[in-house]
Amino acid sequence: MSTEELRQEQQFVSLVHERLDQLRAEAEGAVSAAVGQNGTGRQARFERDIAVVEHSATLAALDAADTGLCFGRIDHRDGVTYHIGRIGIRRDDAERTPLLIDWRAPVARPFYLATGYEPMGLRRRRHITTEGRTVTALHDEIMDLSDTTRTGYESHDADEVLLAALNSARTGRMGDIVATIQAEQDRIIRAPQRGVLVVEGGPGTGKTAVALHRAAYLLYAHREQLAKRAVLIVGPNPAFLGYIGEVLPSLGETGVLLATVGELFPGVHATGTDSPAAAAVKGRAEMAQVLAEAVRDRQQVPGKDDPIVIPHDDGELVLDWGMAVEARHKARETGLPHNLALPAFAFRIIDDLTTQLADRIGADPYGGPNFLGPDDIAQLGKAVAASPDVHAAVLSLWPPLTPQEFLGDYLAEPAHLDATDAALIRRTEGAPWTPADVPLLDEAAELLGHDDSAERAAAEAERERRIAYAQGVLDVSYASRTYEFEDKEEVDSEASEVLAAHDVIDAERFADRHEEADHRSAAERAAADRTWAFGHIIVDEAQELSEMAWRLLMRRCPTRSMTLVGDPAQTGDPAGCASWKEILEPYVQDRWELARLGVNYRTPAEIMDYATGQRRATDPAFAPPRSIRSTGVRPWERTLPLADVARLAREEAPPEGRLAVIAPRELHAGLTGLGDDGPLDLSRPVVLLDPREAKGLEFDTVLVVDPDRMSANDLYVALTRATQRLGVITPA
Ligand SMILES: Nc1ncnc2c1ncn2[C@@H]1O[C@H](COP(=O)(O)OP(=O)(O)OP(=O)(O)O)[C@@H](O)[C@H]1O
Repeated sequence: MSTEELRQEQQFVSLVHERLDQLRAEAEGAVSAAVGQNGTGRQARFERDIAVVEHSATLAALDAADTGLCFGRIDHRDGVTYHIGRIGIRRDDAERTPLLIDWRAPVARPFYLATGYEPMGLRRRRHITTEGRTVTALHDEIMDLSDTTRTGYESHDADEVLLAALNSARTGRMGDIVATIQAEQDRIIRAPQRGVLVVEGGPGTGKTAVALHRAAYLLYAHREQLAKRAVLIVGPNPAFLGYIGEVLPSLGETGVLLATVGELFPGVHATGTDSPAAAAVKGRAEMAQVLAEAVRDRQQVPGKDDPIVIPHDDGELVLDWGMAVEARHKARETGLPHNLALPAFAFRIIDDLTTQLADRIGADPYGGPNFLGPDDIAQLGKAVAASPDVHAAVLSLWPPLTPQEFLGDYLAEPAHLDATDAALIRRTEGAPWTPADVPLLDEAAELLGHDDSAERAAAEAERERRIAYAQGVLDVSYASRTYEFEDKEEVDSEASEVLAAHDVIDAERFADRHEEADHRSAAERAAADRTWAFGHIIVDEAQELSEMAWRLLMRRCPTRSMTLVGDPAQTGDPAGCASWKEILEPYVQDRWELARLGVNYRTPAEIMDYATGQRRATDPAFAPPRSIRSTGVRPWERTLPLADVARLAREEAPPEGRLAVIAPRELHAGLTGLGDDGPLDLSRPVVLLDPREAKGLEFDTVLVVDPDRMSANDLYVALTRATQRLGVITPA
C-alpha cells in the first residue's frame, strides 16, 4: 500500500482547505468592512450594499462546503486529473486555475457515470474519505483494464464506499450523497429542467435523495433564472421536511422553500385534522366545480314578489328581481372572479336605480319628455352611487368575500354534495383549518379574486424607485464579479459558476431586501405570496397528493417545470391519486417523462424479503426493488403486551443511531414510556410514529407493532424503514 499516494492526497486536501480558509477570510473581511462603512452619500451606500450582498452569499456557500470538501478524483487516460468537491475552487494564481471541481460541473460527470465498459476517457476513479481535514482512506477503481499501474488502493469491492455510507448509523437527519451518487441517479439529477419528470421507485431507492440533489443541480445550472423564481420542495408532513431540511444547506443552497401543501396558503396555519374519509371528499377534483357553484350561490337576487326598498332623499328606490337578474347576468358575463365582478354588478344596479329616480323626478305629468337634462341625470347618478343604503343593498346581494369567510360558510352547510359526503366534511364554526382545507382555500381564492388594485398602485411607484436603485447596484456588482471559485471558463464553458451577488439576487429581490423592513430571500417572499410562480417544483411522496392539491401546485408552476417522485405502492392517503397518467393528463396531456429507480439502498435483503412476503399475501405479482446489501440479520416476530414495548425498544436501541416504534395511532395511548407528547423530534434515540408519519423516514432499527391493523400499503411503508434490524410485534 502506497503511503506516498496518501501523503499526496493529504497535501492536496490541505491545500484546498487552506484556499477555502483564505476565501472565507476574504469574504468575512469584506462583509465586516462593508457593514462598517458609514458613508452617507448615495455612492457610499451603493458600494456598501454591493459588498454586503455579494460577500454574504459567498460566505454562506464557503461555510457549507467545509465538511467533506474534496471527496473524489478522476484521472483521464491523457494524464489530465481533476479533484471533485462540494464546490468549485480556483487557485490564487494569475490564471485562476481550477483547483477543485464542483460536483455539478459537466467535467465531474465521469466520476459518477464511468464504468469498466464505458470508461468515458478515465483511467482511474478515486474516492477520497476524510475526517475533518484528514484523509483517512482512498478507494481506487481502475477503469482501463489494460492499465497495469497500481496504487495499492484498488478496491476489491467497487461499492465499498457506498456500502460504508449505507451502513453508517442514522442521525435522525438525512445527509447528502454527493460522494456516492450512482449512475442511474445521476441521470435523473441532471435531466433537463423543462417539463414534468416523474421519478418512480420502491422504498429506499433514493428518490428523496435524488430529488434534493436535483434541486441543487438545477440551482447550479440555471442559477440566474431559479434564484429569481425559487424552487419549491413539497413533502408529506413537517417532520419529513425537518428530516430532509439540512441536505440543501449542506450543499450550499438556500434558495429553496420546503413546505407541505397545508402550508401553502399564506396566513393560514392548518393545525386541524380530518378523518381520512373527509380528506378524501375534500380532495376530489369535483370540489372545484362544487365550490364554483357555491360562489354563484352567493350572487343573489331578491324574490320576485319581494323587492328591496331603499330609502333615498328623493323618495324610495326599488331594487327588484328583474333588475338584479340582469345585473347579475352582466357581471357574470365579464368572466371575472366574484370580487372583481362586483363593480360590474354594482354599476348596473346604480344605473338602473338612477334611471328609476330620473323617470320619477323628471316625469312630465302631461306625458311630454323628461324634464331632466344629461347633467341632472349625472348628478342624480352620483347621489345614488354615494348612498350608503344603495351600497348596503348591492352588497347584500353580491357580498365581497375572503376565501376564509367563503369556505367557512360553505363548510358549515356544504351544498352540491350528497348527504353522506356533506356530513363528512361539515365543520363547526371556528374549528381550525386542516391541510385538506388548504387546496380548497386556494381554489376559493381563485374563484373570488382579490381586488388589490388600490394597494398595488400605491406600492408600485415606490417600488419602481427602489428597483431602479437596486438595478444600479447589481450592475456594478456584475461588472466587478469575482472569478474566485468558478470552474467555468477553461474547464467547461457550459457550467455556471458558484454564487455571486448578481446570480443569487435580482433587482426586484434586492430592492425588497433593501427595504429596512424586508430582508427576505426569493424563497421567503414566495412563501408569503399565494400567487408566486416558482421556477421549479419538486414533489416528494407525490402519490399522496389529492386532485385538489395538484390543482394548487399546478397554479404555482405555470411553466410546468416539475420533478415528481413517489411510489404508488406506498400510497397511504385515500385522497391520493392512483396513477401518474391520471394526475398529469389534465395539465400536460402525455407530455411527461417517467424515470425508474430499481435498487434499494436502505433496506437490507433480509428485511426486504420479509416485507415482500407480506405484500404478496394480497398481491402475488408484487415486484420489489432489489436490495444492494444484506446484513445476515433476519427480522423477528414476537407476541408481547403493549406495556412491554417500551422496555424492549430500550433494549433494542442501537448504541449509536436511532430506533422507531411504528404503531397505528389508536395504540399510541397504550404505548407508554416511549417519549413525550411534544412535537415529533427525530433526533431522539427512540421515537414513536404511526405509519403515515414514518413515510419517507429511516432508522437503524424498527419495531412494527400490530401489523394486522395496518392497510397493506401502510404496513409496507412501516416494514421498509429499517437500515439494519426489524422486529414485528403482535400485542398479547
Ligand atoms: N447513492 C447513494 N449513496 C449513498 N446513500 C444513498 C444513495 N442513494 C440513496 N442513499 C441512501 O438510501 C436511503 C434511502 O434513500 P431515500 O430516502 O432517498 O429513498 P426513497 O426512495 O425516497 O425511499 P422511500 O420511498 O422509502 O421514502 C437514504 O439514507 C439515502 O441517503
